[in-house]
Amino acid sequence: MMAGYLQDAESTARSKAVTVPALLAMRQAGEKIAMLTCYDSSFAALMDRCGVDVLLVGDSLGNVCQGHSSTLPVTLADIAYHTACVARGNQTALLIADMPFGTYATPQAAFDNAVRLMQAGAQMVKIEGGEWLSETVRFLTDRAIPVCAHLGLTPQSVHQLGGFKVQGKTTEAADRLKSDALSLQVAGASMLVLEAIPSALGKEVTDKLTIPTIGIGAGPDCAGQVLVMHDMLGVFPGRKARFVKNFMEGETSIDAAVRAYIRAVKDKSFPGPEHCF
Ligand SMILES: Nc1nc(=O)c2c([nH]1)NC[C@@H]1CN(c3ccc(C(=O)N[C@@H](CCC(=O)O)C(=O)O)cc3)CN21
Ligand SMILES: CC(C)C(=O)C(=O)O
Ligand SMILES: [Mg+2]
Repeated sequence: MMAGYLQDAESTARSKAVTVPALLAMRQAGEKIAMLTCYDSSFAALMDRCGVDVLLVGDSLGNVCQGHSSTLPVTLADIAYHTACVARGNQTALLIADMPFGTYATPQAAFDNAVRLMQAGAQMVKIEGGEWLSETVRFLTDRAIPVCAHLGLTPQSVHQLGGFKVQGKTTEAADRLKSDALSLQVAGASMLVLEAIPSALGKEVTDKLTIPTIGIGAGPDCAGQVLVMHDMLGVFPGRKARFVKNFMEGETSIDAAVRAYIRAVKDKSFPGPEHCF
């Protein structure tokens, strides 16, 4: 619920909450889905008021809030805390929480941990990985927990990937990613994040699936786009990935920058070729 003192804020708010079926309908209607990461109540209220469709409590909070160089140190308690904060500021955006590294190794562990995030206010959980997660996706969705899958550059696997590198570049890797995506959809995933893959592969995966695909460095043909809030506001001091655009440039408020991001996603002017692989 929204705190009383926030209710007077200028609002162009949606009258209806964004739901899982509504996101599917947006994909079918060809309306691009605008998603941003969010970590606290004030930014949640701002983003929701601006019309962001989906808020993600990303484990990128390990980098942008905690100052770590990877997402591996982030705990379930960290994500549960930030999810509860975001839930209090949000009214109508769909709220997704990342499951941290090591918290979904088995279907039962994934369920127990996802329950904590749903009780903190998440409406969907996100997990990184391919076909090996199919059983987990089925286990969660059978128990009323919507799942977003995440393929391509999966930052929790940084030590296996050997760095934050573009994925799916060889024919074998691209074929593997496409079959992983289909397995996850068949297992019941409601959405799929695609990170740092060639644009052509982003389009192929999107065309192959019926669920919405959300790209971050996956080209302009995904059903939606996501960026880390600190990247799109130009406040993250670390290395800037190719897919990042600073939407504060040319704007004079955070509100205007968030609106510019949503507009650019909806009118398909973001991502441009300079943000793609
Ligand atoms: N602030 C922030 N933004 C993010 O997007 C993000 C995080 N943190 N933390 C977790 C992961 C890490 N991510 C990253 C980090 C670096 C690159 C990067 O520098 N990629 C190179 C690709 C190099 C290649 O060509 O293979 C690039 O040029 O974009 C990509 C994703 C995405 N996630
Ligand atoms: C960048 C998005 C997709 C993410 O997983 C995160 O912010 O943790
Ligand atoms: Mg993440």
